[in-house]
Amino acid sequence: MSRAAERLKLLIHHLDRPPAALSAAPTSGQTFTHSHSHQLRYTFDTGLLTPEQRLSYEENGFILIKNLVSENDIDKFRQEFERICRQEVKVPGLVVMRDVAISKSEFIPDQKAVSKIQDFQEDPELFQYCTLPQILKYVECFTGPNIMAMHTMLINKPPDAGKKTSRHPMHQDLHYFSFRPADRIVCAWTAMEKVSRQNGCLVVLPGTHTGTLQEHDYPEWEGGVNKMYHGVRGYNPQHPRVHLEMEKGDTVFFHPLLIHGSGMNQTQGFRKAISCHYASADCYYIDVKGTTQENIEKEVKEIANKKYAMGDQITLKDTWALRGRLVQGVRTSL
Ligand SMILES: CCCCCCCCCCCCCCCCC(=O)SCCNC(=O)CCNC(=O)[C@H](O)C(C)(C)COP(=O)(O)OP(=O)(O)OC[C@H]1O[C@@H](n2cnc3c(N)ncnc32)[C@H](O)[C@@H]1OP(=O)(O)O
Ligand SMILES: Nc1ncnc2c1ncn2[C@@H]1O[C@H](COP(=O)(O)OP(=O)(O)OP(=O)(O)O)[C@@H](O)[C@H]1O
Ligand SMILES: O=C(O)CCC(=O)C(=O)O
Ligand SMILES: [Fe+2]
Ligand SMILES: [Mg+2]
Repeated sequence: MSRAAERLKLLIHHLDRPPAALSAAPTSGQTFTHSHSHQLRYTFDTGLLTPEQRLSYEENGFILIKNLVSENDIDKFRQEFERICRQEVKVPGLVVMRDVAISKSEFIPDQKAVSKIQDFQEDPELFQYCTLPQILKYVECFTGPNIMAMHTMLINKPPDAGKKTSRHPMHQDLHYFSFRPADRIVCAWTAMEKVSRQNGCLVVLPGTHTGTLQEHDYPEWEGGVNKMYHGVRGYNPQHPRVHLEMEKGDTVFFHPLLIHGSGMNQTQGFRKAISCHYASADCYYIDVKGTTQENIEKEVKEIANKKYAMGDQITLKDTWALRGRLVQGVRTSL
């Protein structure tokens, strides 16, 4: 068993005991009642998750499901990604990112230049990932029945060029989102091949989803940081970390407040993963003016402007409303 799997087993075992909040000493004058149902704020009972799985997500903010996506589907996604890199297909709205360490080098029309593609909602082949029934069944446990696919990515983490720029700093995805409530948002992230500590697997801080949205900014990394790779300012480095080592097809679902990142890719291969952020269509947009999210709104506006000449009127909210796609139920609000 891998170290990550052992750690997960320990965590699940730990959940046999009441969650920390329940075992805390009652404050003076209060009677302490033991109520499990009252405790489940992050998940719905659709008959899919076992009580252990629900408790695990409630307490840790993520759940790993092994072998959820077939090899055949993943191979199709990989082939489409390669076609996009070779510029054989053109996808409207797609954002292509190259690692900052190689962005100034000569253009190579190959996957070697591409570290991430975002917003593939107009690519029918890749968007199939977001509509896979076995994924949506899990998503529904967190969002409820009306489901929007809000953000799509295929991450092709390159071999580190020697400057550690292949790392993704510790962050909360909610920093990028201008819709709420956070508890009705979930990310599905599927390994397209074996991901390990060597090639830069996800690293999560279990339980941090119960906190609030932290201030994010560029980390002070000597070798440079990729565009928009903001990190949590001053998270507790002592907090226990879990490395999510996964096999091809394994899928992790995680809460948008869960602090996570990924380590550097110390192999010669490109570590691939595909992901989608889902939200309940019943969520509502917020104005991020005057919040810690102003800095990311500014950057997204600049990119949207450059890409679509949108003018200054565009807000973070508009960029999300344009990209979101209904995948189940009714488009009620988003
Ligand atoms: C309908 C509106 C849509 C608007 C789209 C907005 C984008 C979406 C953002 C939403 C984020 C949600 C994410 C949630 C999950 C968390 C994350 O994933 S965080 C990290 C996300 N990263 C990004 O979103 C980066 C998006 N990438 C880009 O926008 C582009 O790839 C780019 C970095 C702007 C570069 O694109 P492009 O302009 O086509 O590239 P060049 O012409 O080659 O370079 C221009 C300029 O930029 C420098 N550069 C290139 N790559 C990088 C890089 N990785 N990091 C930093 N800088 C980079 C390059 O060197 C050039 O610089 P110069 O000084 O002008 O020469
Ligand atoms: N100086 C830093 N500031 C913020 N985040 C960091 C820093 N260094 C690493 N990280 C982040 O911490 C996480 C783990 O990084 P790291 O590369 O150290 O892990 P690892 O290689 O998986 O672990 P180890 O080196 O212990 O085997 C990643 O998300 C990475 O981006
Ligand atoms: O695949 C990875 O390295 C993690 C990326 C990530 O967390 C993100 O883009 O939000
Ligand atoms: Fe993330
Ligand atoms: Mg390391």
